[in-house]
Amino acid sequence: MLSVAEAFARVRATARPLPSETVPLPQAVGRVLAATIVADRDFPPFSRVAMDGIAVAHASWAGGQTDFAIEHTQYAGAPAQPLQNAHAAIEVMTGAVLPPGTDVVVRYEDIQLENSRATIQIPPPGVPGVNIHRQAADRRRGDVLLRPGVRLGPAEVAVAATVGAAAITVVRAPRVAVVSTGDELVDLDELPLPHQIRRSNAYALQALFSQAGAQVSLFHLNDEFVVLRQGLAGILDTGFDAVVLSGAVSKGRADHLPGLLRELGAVEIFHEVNQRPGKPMWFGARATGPVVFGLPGNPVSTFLTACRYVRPWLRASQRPADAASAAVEGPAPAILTVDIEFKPQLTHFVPVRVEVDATGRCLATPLRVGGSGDLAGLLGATAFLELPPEPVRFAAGTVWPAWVL
Ligand SMILES: Nc1nc2c(c(=O)[nH]1)N[C@H]1C(S)=C(S)[C@@H](COP(=O)(O)OP(=O)(O)OC[C@H]3O[C@@H](n4cnc5c(N)ncnc54)[C@H](O)[C@@H]3O)O[C@H]1N2
Ligand code: MOO
Repeated sequence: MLSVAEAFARVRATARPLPSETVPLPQAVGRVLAATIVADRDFPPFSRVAMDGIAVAHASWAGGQTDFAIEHTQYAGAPAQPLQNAHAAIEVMTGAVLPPGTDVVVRYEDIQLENSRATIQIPPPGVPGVNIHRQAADRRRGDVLLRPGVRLGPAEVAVAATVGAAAITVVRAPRVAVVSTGDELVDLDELPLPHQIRRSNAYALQALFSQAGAQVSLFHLNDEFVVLRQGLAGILDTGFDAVVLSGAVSKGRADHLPGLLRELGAVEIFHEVNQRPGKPMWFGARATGPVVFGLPGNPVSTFLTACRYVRPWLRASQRPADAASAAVEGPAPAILTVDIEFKPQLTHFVPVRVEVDATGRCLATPLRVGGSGDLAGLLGATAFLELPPEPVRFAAGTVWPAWVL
């Protein structure tokens, strides 16, 4: 049976960079940048007063002068008004342009002000420049600030705003259809009969993929073959980048999907992976159309296989072709805190809570999950460990790859 690494490599190989689009900056948060953002001015663009107080010539103060007549006040937002007399001072406000002729700012806390005169009450610093945010101290005009491939978080939005990027070129969000299947499933606004359950997987997948930058549409199809075929054919033709199905991929009499998908022109790339949970997973693609993930329906299986395969695929397809690095985010090493025994020769995905101890080590403690149907068992999980088919015993203190949930 296919290993997890081989299955993932086959999934990864189908991810193509999506085209870009231009959106207003406020809508760009969470999206992946597809352009280079360059500083249009120095950062800061002028020498900026960093404290409220007075600005003087350092040479005068260092020469022994402590008493200064105030010429005028320089407010933030006003054009710079230079110092006329090198032995005078200008009152300055944080954010103002540093008046030419001055090169040091003394805080209100360190002076006494009376009748338009200031007496400085602290000794002069050895060098000028104190309490001044010098022009170009942080970045120079023309410097590259953001490169293609960066996911735009609040800090990136601030930098884009400061260079006036009112509209910003980002990778188009992957369009994903999440399709739940099964006659036992009802939607949230319906009251389940005793033999029914609510379709939680669809909402788990929608949440996961939205967080990964996708635009998600939800569908539900019943198990009846004709309904399933018609519904699925329509979804496959609707222009989605990925179709993610949960359920009906195993060996049950109503598990029609693998056969039907083939019939509808989705070529099987694999069916079954050497893993638990999630062994019955199906993956395929249409020559001109979406990739199709058939995730096993048990909720923990659906969740973990979505994290292990679909989410990295979404991230890879949002990486611009000219992105600085071709790497896809991978797992981080974590230390197992208890002994685990797992006999089947399968890769074992183990939901864990990862905590950082006082020395900075990442400690992974397995949660009590009562099998792949126990979706409430995932509450409190922050990651899952990927334990290889061998050995049978995994000792406390050993280090394993952890995928963040
Ligand atoms: N004879 C065998 N039976 C099973 C095997 C096997 O190898 N041989 N594999 C088992 C494993 S492992 C899994 S996982 C499940 C996967 O089966 P399916 O993908 O066909 O999923 P279903 O049978 O449709 O559903 C399984 C389970 O999950 C519930 N479910 C499905 N969709 C949702 C949803 N959207 N929200 C909430 N819950 C959902 C469904 O009601 C079932 O209880 O097969 C084993 N059987
Ligand atoms: O693999 Mo199933 O996904 O164990 O429950």
